[in-house]
Amino acid sequence: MTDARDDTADLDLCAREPIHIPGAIQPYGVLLVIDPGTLRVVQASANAAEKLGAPLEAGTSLPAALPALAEALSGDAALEAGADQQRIEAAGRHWQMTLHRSGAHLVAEFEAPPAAEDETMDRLFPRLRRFTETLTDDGDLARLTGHLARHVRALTGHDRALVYRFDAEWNGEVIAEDGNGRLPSYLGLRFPAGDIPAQARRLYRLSRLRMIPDIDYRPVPIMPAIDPPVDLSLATLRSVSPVHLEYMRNMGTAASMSVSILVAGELWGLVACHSARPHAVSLNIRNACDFAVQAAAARIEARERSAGDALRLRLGEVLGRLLGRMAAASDWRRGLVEAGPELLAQVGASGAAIVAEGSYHAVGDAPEEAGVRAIVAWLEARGEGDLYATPALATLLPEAASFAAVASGLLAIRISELHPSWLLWFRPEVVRTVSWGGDPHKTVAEHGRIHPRASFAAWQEQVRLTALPWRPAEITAAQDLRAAIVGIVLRKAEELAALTQ
Ligand SMILES: CCC1=C(C)C2=CC3=N/C(=C\c4[nH]c(/C=C5\NC(=O)C(C)=C5CC)c(C)c4CCC(=O)O)C(CCC(=O)O)=C3CCN2C1=O
Repeated sequence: MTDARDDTADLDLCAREPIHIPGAIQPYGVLLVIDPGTLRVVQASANAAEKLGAPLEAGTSLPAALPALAEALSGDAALEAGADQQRIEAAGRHWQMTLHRSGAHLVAEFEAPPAAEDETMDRLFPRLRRFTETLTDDGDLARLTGHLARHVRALTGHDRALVYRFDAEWNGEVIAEDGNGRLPSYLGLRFPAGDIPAQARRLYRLSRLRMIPDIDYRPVPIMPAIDPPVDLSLATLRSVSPVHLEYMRNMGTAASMSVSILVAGELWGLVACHSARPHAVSLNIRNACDFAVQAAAARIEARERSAGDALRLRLGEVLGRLLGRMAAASDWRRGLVEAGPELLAQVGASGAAIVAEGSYHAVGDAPEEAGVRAIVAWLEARGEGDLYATPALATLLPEAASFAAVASGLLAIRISELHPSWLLWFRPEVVRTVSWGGDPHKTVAEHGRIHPRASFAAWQEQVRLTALPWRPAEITAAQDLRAAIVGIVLRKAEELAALTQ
């Protein structure tokens, strides 16, 4: 029975799928789990013995079965095992071996080296150098990510390469794309957070590169099963969640490769490549793509840092002028109200209100006093801390819909510990139309399992009751002003106490 649900509660089910311990690999390579102390096999993928030309049951001694591998593993670098890559000989042929540690074990993955000579690193290097030279342009983000999509697709030969950027809620938008027309364009489309659930995002921060050469692969079990199972988070060959394979089938893609874009250590986005037919990419080309993506990520990080620095500098100057106005005024509230435009500029707001038990001041575009006091009562009832921010107040406080035009965004700081006294900033509703890749609210439950939506055709949604989001630097500026106000209130209280002694 299929029922298309509109709730997303089932998506939590997705986020609980243990994708890091599938107990199987994709068949484009071989995997061994090794005890680094004894150099004995703990587990082997079911295709290992045949591919590597040696018996590899659990307990097999590698020095006896695969002397070249044992030799490679005895090197310090290997046992230190970051992700170490070496070429070794086995079964009369060369293999590219990638090593990493997983708990107490060493995991060794083997792939056949590329046949094509133009995929050697010395042939790839000039292309990488030319790409990194384009990063020095003072181009905008669209130009930089457009370069990146074109360069990665030229390296991998997929039908489409796109740059996918996460927003604060982990929804994502396709901000750049390069394709040969075989697959539909997704440029400008948004996809819901549930399409890449939290445990997948966590994994993609740890393991930057993933490849699925053919979604119709038959998983190769890793034998014998052990408890606890070996964590394959860092294994390139890790078998992929069946729900994602179904997602790709629904998307009309038979192969994929994705590279995480890490900015300041966080998952900023992905470069995702797709092909309509099975398509594999050699380890050398994958390494070249990873290098290019991280070079672009470093450029993005530098751009974001300098933009943040400029905003923090500007907001710091505004704060300085505000403090001067408060210090010069007989009452700091009066000083803030008289500094009107500066008060709004402090966080990029269009209105503000200062509310205490006996007083009320409004600046710019703010709701009526009753509406503001309803917000304060709601903040107090929620037991909010010293600062609260939301871009969509009415989705949390329904009565705020009546003044969403001026106050959809709320940034509030508590300015007294003794009684309900708040400084609130407001931002107006920004009505916008978002194009999703398919209806983001639809998940399909069948036989108790969640299935990805079947359509990714552009699906328009009008977003209401929402303002532009508060940026980290604006939140920090609000905190800085709060600290200054609390300091002034404290000093005035001490002066008053001294006078009355
Ligand atoms: C067009 C923009 C775009 C999107 C939105 C997208 C989605 C995407 N989902 C990925 C992974 C997963 N999605 C899911 C789950 C879901 N996807 C859904 O649509 C739904 C409803 C679920 C929960 C059931 C899971 C479990 C995984 C982990 C798979 C694994 O690595 O084992 C992955 C990562 C898989 C990979 O990197 O190979 C992607 C990247 C591909 N991709 C895109 O190019």
